[in-house]
Amino acid sequence: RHKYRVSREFGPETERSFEPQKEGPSSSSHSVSSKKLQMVTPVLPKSLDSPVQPRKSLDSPLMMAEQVHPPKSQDPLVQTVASIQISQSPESSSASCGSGAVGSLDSPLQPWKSLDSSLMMAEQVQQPKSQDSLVQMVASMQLSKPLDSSSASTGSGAVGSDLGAAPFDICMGNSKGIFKLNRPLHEIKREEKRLRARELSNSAAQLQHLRPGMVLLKSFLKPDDQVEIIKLCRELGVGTGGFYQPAYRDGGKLSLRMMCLGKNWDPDSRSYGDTRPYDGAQPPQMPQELTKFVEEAIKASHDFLKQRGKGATDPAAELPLMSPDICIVNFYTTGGKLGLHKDKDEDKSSLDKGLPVVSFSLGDTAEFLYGDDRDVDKASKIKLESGDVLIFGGQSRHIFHGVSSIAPKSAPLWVTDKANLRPGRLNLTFRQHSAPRG
Ligand SMILES: O=C(O)CCC(=O)C(=O)O
Ligand SMILES: [Fe+2]
Repeated sequence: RHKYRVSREFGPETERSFEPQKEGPSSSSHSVSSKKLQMVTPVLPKSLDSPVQPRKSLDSPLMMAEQVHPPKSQDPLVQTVASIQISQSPESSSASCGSGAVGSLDSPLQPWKSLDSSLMMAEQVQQPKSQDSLVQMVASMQLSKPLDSSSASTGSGAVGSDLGAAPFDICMGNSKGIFKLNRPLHEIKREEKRLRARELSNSAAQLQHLRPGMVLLKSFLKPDDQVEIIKLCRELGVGTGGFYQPAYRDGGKLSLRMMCLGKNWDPDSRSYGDTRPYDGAQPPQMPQELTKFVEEAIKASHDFLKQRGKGATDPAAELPLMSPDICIVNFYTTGGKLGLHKDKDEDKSSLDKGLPVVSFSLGDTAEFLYGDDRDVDKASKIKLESGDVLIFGGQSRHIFHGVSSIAPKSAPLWVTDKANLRPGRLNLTFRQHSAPRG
């Protein structure tokens, strides 16, 4: 189906960009405009009137394939490692802080490759060559949590760079203070004051019409909602079907942790399925709480478009209604990136109708790129800060988009303090797999 490859970058190991796009440019004929209309809706839905304040930055897209350490089948020692890995699967529910599996997550930013013609540029793959490194692998597995073997039916094409690793916890441990940042009290107070001042002002939310079918709702998610969403993702993320680091058969890894809700989306085959090839796990169901936020966001966009068009146009014609049944949840560490790509693996009925993608950003700020071509230089850039909701559907459903960088330490303090989110960015993109008939 799709000829693109999502290259999502995570961690310092490798880099990937997308496969060459065999198809032509996006169906949207609108050129990317850097001009943004900023309007404040007079009548804001409840969740709009509390401003959130983030601070962040943006980036450009490339798929950075990390090095994977794929066990080489002909090596008996590696086979042993592989079989140990396969016999383990993530333990369910309430893991606290991920144990050893996350040590290098916040390591140095990766070199950012600019996509020339949209190839996935795999950098060197470091295969474990020495016995020492294998021993290290085994040792680190032994340190990880015991895993339930029920979902270990790894399909033949299963890929994933961390099969058998401890569940990835997007939140920092409460008990071990190792990840806890101790904010000076005066800093926290200052931020709270700023937040209160914002809440009092009327300019809480800004709705930006980026291009036909594309709307950015700044600070749409209230602080408490953000904390709720983070906690929900954290809980699901450490359970069965939770966060993992996807990889390709050829060894490239996505530079992020991913979890799917509703249906699994597999980056290697670029298709949806009921279970994921990585470990055979079924994705968690889509929580109702999330659906509610998505519907509110679309409704707010419609109100905004109506107001903008002075009621002359039907907002649903520009941005169709959507009832999400799938969600891809990505966690980017501060070195994370995602190459320019189109979201086009949903059912044709959904794509043809332009049912929108609704994207929530939480934690650190991302530089988000979008445009009609897979060309970083031509792409428009926006900042996606904690609480922002971006919607692209209708004529913009087929835009190229990606994340070029994550701004370190840009998350609002209350996100890190209240939700204990680990440094990095949580992103949820909601979609509807098939459009209803008629
Ligand atoms: O992280 C983002 O903002 C974009 C994610 C995305 O494009 C995807 O998951 O397909
Ligand atoms: Fe996408």
